[in-house]
Order: sequence, then structure tokens, then C-alpha cells
Amino acid sequence: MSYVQRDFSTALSSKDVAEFYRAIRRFVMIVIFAAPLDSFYQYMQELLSLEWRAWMSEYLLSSYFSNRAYFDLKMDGKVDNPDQRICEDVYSFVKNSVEIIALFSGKFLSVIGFAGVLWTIAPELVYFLVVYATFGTLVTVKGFGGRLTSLKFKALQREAEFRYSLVRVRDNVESIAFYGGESHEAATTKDFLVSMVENVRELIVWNRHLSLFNNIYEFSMIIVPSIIVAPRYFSGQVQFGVISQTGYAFHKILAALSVIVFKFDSISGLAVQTERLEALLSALETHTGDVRVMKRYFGRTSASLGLAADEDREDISLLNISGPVPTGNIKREVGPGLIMRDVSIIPPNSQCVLYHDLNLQLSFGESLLVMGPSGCGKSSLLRAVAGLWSRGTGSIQSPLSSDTFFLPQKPYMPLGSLRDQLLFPSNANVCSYSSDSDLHEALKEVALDGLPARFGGLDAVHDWSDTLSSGEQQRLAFARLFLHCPKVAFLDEASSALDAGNEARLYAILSKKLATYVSVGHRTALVKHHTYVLEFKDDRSWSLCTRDVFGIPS
Ligand SMILES: Nc1ncnc2c1ncn2[C@@H]1O[C@H](COP(=O)(O)OP(=O)(O)OP(=O)(O)O)[C@@H](O)[C@H]1O
Repeated sequence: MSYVQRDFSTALSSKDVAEFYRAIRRFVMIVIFAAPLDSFYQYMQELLSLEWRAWMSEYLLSSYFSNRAYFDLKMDGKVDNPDQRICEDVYSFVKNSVEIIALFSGKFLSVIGFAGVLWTIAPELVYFLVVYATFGTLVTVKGFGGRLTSLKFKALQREAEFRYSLVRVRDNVESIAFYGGESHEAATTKDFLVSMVENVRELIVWNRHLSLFNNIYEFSMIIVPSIIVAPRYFSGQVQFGVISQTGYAFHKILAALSVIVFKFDSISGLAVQTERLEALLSALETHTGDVRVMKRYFGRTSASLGLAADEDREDISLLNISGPVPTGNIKREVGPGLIMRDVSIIPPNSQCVLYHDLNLQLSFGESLLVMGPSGCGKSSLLRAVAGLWSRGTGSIQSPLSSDTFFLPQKPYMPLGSLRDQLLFPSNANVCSYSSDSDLHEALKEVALDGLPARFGGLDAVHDWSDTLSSGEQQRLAFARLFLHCPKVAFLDEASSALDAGNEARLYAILSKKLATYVSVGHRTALVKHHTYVLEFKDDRSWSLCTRDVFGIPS
């Protein structure tokens, strides 16, 4: 292009018609090659971004869902908004990376291509450009780098918080409407908006400073090549076209060497996105490390399973020893039934021991009801058994997670059809053992046999958590449990929204279908469906007894 431009200018100034049309022909030839090449270049960049994003998101999602990392990240609270990092930061990261890689390689070729041209015309301009670009880069990085990067980091964080505040409102519309909490929610979301806007305002001011510096840096160079080459043109050393060729080459090299100065916005954005993704990756990798440790651990304990199962069964004890806050983790073992030895539980981010040295043993065919005042740690017991909480002391032996099933107080309703609700957490594609008649039978057991007709069949898709009442959701969760038929079930106030009749009926079916289960509940009517009762007291003490203590014969 630069050579064609030179020939154009020279042909025009010397009124050389033949040379002028020759230059036009060459120009057309260049365009025929350059235009498709440029489009293909764009296309390849977009394709590469897409492939990279798909791969990276898939990798992050696999890590996020393995070893319950999503749960631990939330508990740690060290990595904010992982959802935004996986969705938007990955997108911006790959897009910026591909653009910057392409930009740097393009600029590198520019320098190689044009440095030769400029060197043959005015070598002093090449030296000058190197010094000038180094100065510009240093000023940009030192003067603007730190502040712009930290402002961009905050901008992403605050935008995520603002959006999350609105997502929370959408997820809790009914409760907010009942409370009439609109003004509170409006104030909260506006606070997030204000904080985001304040940050962006500062960012804009800094961008204005940077843009001012860029303009001074760039505009002050516009006439430099002409000033250097013009005396040679006046003295007849070079032709007229060389002046525009020098200008073209000079500005190409200036743009290439000053790529950090001119593209600092994208580069600092990339730095921020990289930092956020790096933090997410290291947090996830910590959990992958845990997986390896846990695999080793479970490998060893499974080998000694027989031993654990053959141990003398301890009598149900009424141990209740208080003591200092223990450190470390509760040991986990795999075995039939449920055995807890000297278990003390500490909630995450807390120094408070919920209870000390809990001992109990539940064999196949036995069930346990956990009772006690609100906040005493009943659900925490199930969290510890499920491995969600691990801080504390003692050991818990329970069956493999594939043989257990937990019913939380508020059932989770995944996106999907009624069939998906019933088969959750199994997937409809893999869970081929449950035929339609099994699903209808399970619905009948929980008195929800009218649901398919009401909503358009088993494959009807609805927002089930908004469509079904709390009691219906709890009954649907019982149907899930009956379909999965685990070796041991854990129910955390799973019937709290049900009337006494439905609760009694479901527990009667449960005790027929499942040999071993542990329930958390407040109602004494539940006692008759369980072998033992574990009762927590206000003073953090506990007692374990058989149900005949409550006047119900064993
Ligand atoms: N994620 C958490 N981080 C820190 N403390 C927690 C966390 N979750 C629960 N706790 C605390 O642990 C204690 C026991 O909670 P838990 O949910 O086990 O009570 P509970 O006996 O089941 O209560 P309820 O009958 O009201 O459901 C409470 O004081 C609670 O505030």
C-alpha cells in the first residue's frame, strides 16, 4: 500500500499518466487479495474466540460442580460472583486475548515491514520512534496502569453485585410482595446502582486523562516525518512521493511500537479479567486438590470397611462433655448404617461449637428423630453427615453418598419437566429404570396423582417452585425419595409444611419402604415413626433415648 501510494503521488506531481494507471492496476490487485484475507482474518478470530470460550467455560463448569466446589466457594466467601466470572469474564477474557494477540502479531509485522522502508529513507526516524514509544509506554503504564486496573476490577465487581441484587428480587417476588418490601428493595438495589455509577464515573475521568495523553502523544507526531524529509525533497535528493511514503511508514511504526499506549484500555481490561479468572481457578483447583486427598482417604477407609463394620457396637450413650473449641476436621468413613463417635461440630466461619462429643449408632432397620429448639444445630448434624460441613472433631461413618438421600426443608425444584422434578438428582436420560407407571405410582403415594393432568403430563415444563405450594413441593420431594429408594434417608423438617394427616401417611409409607432414616422435626407426632429420639437442649447438651420414653412402645 505504501509503495502504491508513493507511486500515485509521484505520478500525479510529474503528470505521468501511464505511471498513474499502472499504480491504479497494482492497487486493484492488492485489494483483490487483501479484502478476502482481511475478512478471513476476522472470521478466524471470532471462531477462535468461540472455541476457546466453549472449552474454558466447560472446564470451569466441570470444576465448579465437582467435589461440591460451588458450595464451598459460597461458604468461603473469598471469590465473589463466580457465576459472572464463568459467564461474562470468560467471554471478555477470550475476546480480548484473541484481539490483543492478533493486534500484537499485526503490529510486529508492521514494525518488520515498515522499519525497512523508513530505515532506507531516514534511519534517524527509526531511533527517534523507539525512544518516543518507550517514553509513551512508560508514562501510560506507570501513570495510568495501577489506577485504571483497580477501577476496572471494582467496576466488574459492582456490576455483578447490582445484577445479583435484582436476581434476588426476582427469586423472591412473592415474599417481597407479601411484606410490601418494595421501597426497601428499591433502596438496596439503588445503593448498588449508585456505587457502580460512582466507580464508572471515576473510571471515565481517568479514561479522559488517558485519552488526552494519547492525543497529545499522537498529534505531536503528525508533521515530524515531513519536517525531517522535506529538506531532502527541496534539495532534490528524494521525489515528492517519498514524503507521503515516509509519513505512512512512520505512523505505522509509531502505532505498532505504541500499541500499549493506544490499546491500554483493552490491555488493562484483560489484566482485570485474567486476575478474576485466576482467583476462581485457584479456588477451584484447591478443591480439585481436596478431591485427590479425599480419594486417597476413601480408598484407604473403604479397604478397612470390613473392620469398621465388625467393631463391637457401642451402647447408645448419653455422653455430654463440654470443652474448648476443637480444631481440625471430622473424620469420614464409609460403612453401613450411621455411626457418630465423639462428634463436635463447628459451623463455617465460626468459633462456636454447636455440641460436644456426640455419640450414636444407627444400624440397618433403625430410625432416628432429631429434636430440639431452633438454632441448636439439628440441620447442622445432617450437614456434617452429608460432608457439607467438616470442621470439628470425632468421626462419622455413613454409607456411600450414592446410597443416601437428603431431603432439605425447602425442596429444590430444578428447571425442567415434572419428570425431571421426580427423577432429580438423577438425569431423565440416565434414569431409565423409572417407567411412567412408576412415576404415576409415586405421585399417587404422595397424593399428587392429579398433577400430570393439571399441568399437561409428565413432560410439561413449568417454574415448579413458583407453581406448586410449599406442601406440594414437599410431597413431590417425598415422591423423589420413594423413587430413589436409598439405603439411608435424611429428612430435614421435610414435612414441616404438611398437615398432620398427610405427614402421618407419608411417614407410614416411608417406614415401610425404607429401613433406615434420620428425620429432623419439631412435632412429637413424628416420634412414633422412629426407633430413637435425639434431643438437643438449650444449654447445648443432648440426650438419646428410645421412643418408649415418650410413651410409645418400641
Ligand atoms: N453457613 C453458616 N455459617 C455460620 N453459622 C451457621 C451457618 N448455618 C447455620 N449456622 C448457625 O449454626 C447454628 C445451627 O444451625 P442449624 O441450621 O443447624 O439449626 P437448627 O437446629 O436446624 O434450627 P431450626 O430448627 O431453626 O431449623 C445456628 O446458630 C446458625 O446460625
